[in-house]
Amino acid sequence: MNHQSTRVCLPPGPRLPKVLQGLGFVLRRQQMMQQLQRAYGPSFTLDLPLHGRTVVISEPTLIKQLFQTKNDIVGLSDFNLGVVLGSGSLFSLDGTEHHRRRKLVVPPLHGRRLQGYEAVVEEEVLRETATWPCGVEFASMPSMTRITLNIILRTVFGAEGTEFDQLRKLLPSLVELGSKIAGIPLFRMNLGAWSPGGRYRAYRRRFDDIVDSLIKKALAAPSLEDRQDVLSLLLQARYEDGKPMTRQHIADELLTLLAAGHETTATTLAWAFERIRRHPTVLYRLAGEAEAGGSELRHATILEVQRTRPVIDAVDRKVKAPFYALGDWVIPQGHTVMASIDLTHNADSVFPHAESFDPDRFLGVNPDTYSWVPFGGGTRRCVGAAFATMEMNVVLRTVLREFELGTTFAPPERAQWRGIAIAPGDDGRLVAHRKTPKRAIQ
Ligand code: HEM
Repeated sequence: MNHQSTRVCLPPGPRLPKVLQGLGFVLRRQQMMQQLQRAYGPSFTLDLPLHGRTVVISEPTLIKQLFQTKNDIVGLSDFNLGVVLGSGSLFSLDGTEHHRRRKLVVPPLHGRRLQGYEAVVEEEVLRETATWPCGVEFASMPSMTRITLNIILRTVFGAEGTEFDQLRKLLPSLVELGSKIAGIPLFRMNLGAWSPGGRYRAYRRRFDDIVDSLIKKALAAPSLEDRQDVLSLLLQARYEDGKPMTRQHIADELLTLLAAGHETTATTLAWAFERIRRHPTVLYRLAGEAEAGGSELRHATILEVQRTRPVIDAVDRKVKAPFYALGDWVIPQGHTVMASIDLTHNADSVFPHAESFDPDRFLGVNPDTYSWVPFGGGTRRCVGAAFATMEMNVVLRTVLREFELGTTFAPPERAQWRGIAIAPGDDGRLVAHRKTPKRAIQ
């Protein structure tokens, strides 16, 4: 593009002061974005504190172009979890470094490796559901959070015994505090032991010590090659130049996989229960399918839950080149481009009758890569997408096999932002009646 002759051309947007736009974005994000889409169309420009000028897009053609654009033109947004996860986290890396790291992290989370993790998922579901009250309504979210945390600790960290118990206690507080201070530079500063930044550093030191002890144990194991956990695979992985990942980078990456992977999956599962309880026919068919050993409708239901209730509602990129031509728009360097997952998934032009929860729309159909985007896309697409899908499938399969779930006429639970993910406001209330006798789990 000729820079001299380039004219900036941004989609229209509200003229409210930046602070007010920011307040709306933090407090009533979903409603604000939907109103702006109605007022300005599928693309509009916001001016937000910290993000700056932000072009929001929601048409699959533009999302496709964004996700296919080279990294030196649009890259990592400044506003990401990397600031609290460490310089060795995938969230902190861009360009060649990011590409090299993904080549090491993706294989342990894909393909046949995942089948090996299914038994762990089923075991954790049976252990947790053994405590479920029979026929009494309860919140599914805390239960799903315990399940997904244990799964990641066992399959990713390879933790057991003392380290497993220590991490189970430490990680929820560490991740919660990290997500709260990530967006506020002042809070991240170490202003003493009681300041948020100081407390985060203390948690992080404890985390690094535990990971250090896990690494020592894995390296001392008689057969590191036979271990299946992601930590052991990362210890053996080599970059193209033959170098291993440093211990600090391994610790950063494990924390990243946990922070990005456990709450998002737990929240999607809580939404799944929230949705299917309000759609008795779908629930009835799912239960029949699980008993008969099928999976097609369950798979379609997971896709539809993620379409109608995406737990991450947008992904950001920052313009690195002097100008970026995206469709008809010309966006200057330093601006943010935000692909709105929520607006795309809820557009009738993209998904007919988008409002309705209809898993049949995905029966036997693979969703389009640039219309169905709960895992983002392009070079930064979620590395845990296949892992999360396997997890959600096995959790739902096991619950549907073991329990009869109660339906409800209650209105839908409202979406509520919880720092990382957008969760059902009442934590996905559930009523379950056991169909089969409890199974003993060690
Ligand atoms: C339903 C569950 C999940 C959802 C909805 C989800 C969603 C996302 C989204 C939207 C992104 C940003 C993608 C982009 O910028 O284009 C992302 C990135 C990421 N996710 Fe997930 N995720 C889930 C589960 C997981 C799991 C289970 C793991 C790990 C085991 C994981 C690890 C990551 C990592 C490491 C990144 C950063 C990738 C990079 O920057 O290259 N996620 N995820």
